[in-house]
Amino acid sequence: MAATTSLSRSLFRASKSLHSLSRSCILPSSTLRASSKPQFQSSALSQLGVSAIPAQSFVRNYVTAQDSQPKPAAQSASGPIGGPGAPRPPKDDKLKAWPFVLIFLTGALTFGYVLEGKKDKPKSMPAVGSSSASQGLPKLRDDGPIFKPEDVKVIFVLGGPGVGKGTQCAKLVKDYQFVHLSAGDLLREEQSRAGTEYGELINNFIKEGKIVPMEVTIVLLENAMKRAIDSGKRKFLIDGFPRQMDQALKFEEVVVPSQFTLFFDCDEDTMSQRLLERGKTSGRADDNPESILKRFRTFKETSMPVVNYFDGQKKVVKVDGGKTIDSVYKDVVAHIADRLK
Ligand SMILES: Nc1ncnc2c1ncn2[C@@H]1O[C@H](COP(=O)(O)OP(=O)(O)OP(=O)(O)O)[C@@H](O)[C@H]1O
Ligand SMILES: O=c1ccn([C@@H]2O[C@H](COP(=O)(O)O)[C@@H](O)[C@H]2O)c(=O)[nH]1
Repeated sequence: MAATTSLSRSLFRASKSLHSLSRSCILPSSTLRASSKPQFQSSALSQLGVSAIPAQSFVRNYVTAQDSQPKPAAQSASGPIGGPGAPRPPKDDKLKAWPFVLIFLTGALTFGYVLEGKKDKPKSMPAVGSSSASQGLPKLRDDGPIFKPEDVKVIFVLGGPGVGKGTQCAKLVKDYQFVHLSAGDLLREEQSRAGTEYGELINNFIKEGKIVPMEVTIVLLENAMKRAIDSGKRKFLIDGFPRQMDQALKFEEVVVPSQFTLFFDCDEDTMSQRLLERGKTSGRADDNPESILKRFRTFKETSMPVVNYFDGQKKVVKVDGGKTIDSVYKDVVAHIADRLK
């Protein structure tokens, strides 16, 4: 709806511009050449996805074409032309021409607009920080998953804050050559990337233990997956994601359905101790008692429904995360060995 409104606004402005051009086209060519301003309003053009340059060159071509035409009688310097007996063009000839100019320009603009739309449009979602993502959140595609589950394997790794997801993923990467993508790490990286427009937003959500809007996280994940796939990888551990139902549904809809979810279970006291210990050196804005409480709450209220949802599809492998690092890992391998190849 908003896009339609903005397009109609652009068309209205462009038609105004066209109107003024068509008026200018019936001015003597010297008037056009003398003008330092393009005869199109470039803002209207850019909104249509057409730069001012083609418009200017159109004007230039039009002027050149005008110059190469036989001079109308009234403008010629020589001969009796223009004299009383000279043939005169009908008075309203120029006025008759402008609807054709208008039709031609509208066609050219529409063609340019379509071309422009196709030229640079990525087949995937826009990169976070790209100009196409500059208004609000990145827009997610809605044309089905970009990867096939036969080609790209995704295991979601979930569990409470500090349960040991990252620690276990690192071990699986070493032994089974997974690509480990931590949604939290990708968000922190984006937050500190120079020029990002999402830094403040991400920072606020993380500090409050809340879930960053899925548009940002899914784009970051998809971009990271594409980079890995380009270098020949196809097995992914997606750690700390999906944390909310909308993320789970959307990721499977537009990126790829997951194979299963590895879920680490543990009591809050144990997780809290681990996080406070980690907080002594991690430098993380959320490894403090206040944020930890908020993260626990978000986990129970928002992330557990995701685990339950996949459990309902018999796609959850649950492992006790309260044991030592090595015992947990042994359990992981025992539970999913047949699926790790
Ligand atoms: N089984 C374990 N026993 C004791 N300490 C552990 C165990 N697993 C991980 N840790 C330690 O607990 C801390 C948190 O672990 P880790 O970063 O892997 O958790 P996480 O689930 O990825 O956390 P977050 O959700 O906050 O990213 C780390 O300091 C890690 O070394
Ligand atoms: O999908 C996600 C994953 C994470 N977040 C935010 O990041 C922090 C930290 O995540 P860790 O996995 O513990 O590194 C988390 O509390 C959320 O605020 C997110 O929004 N979406």
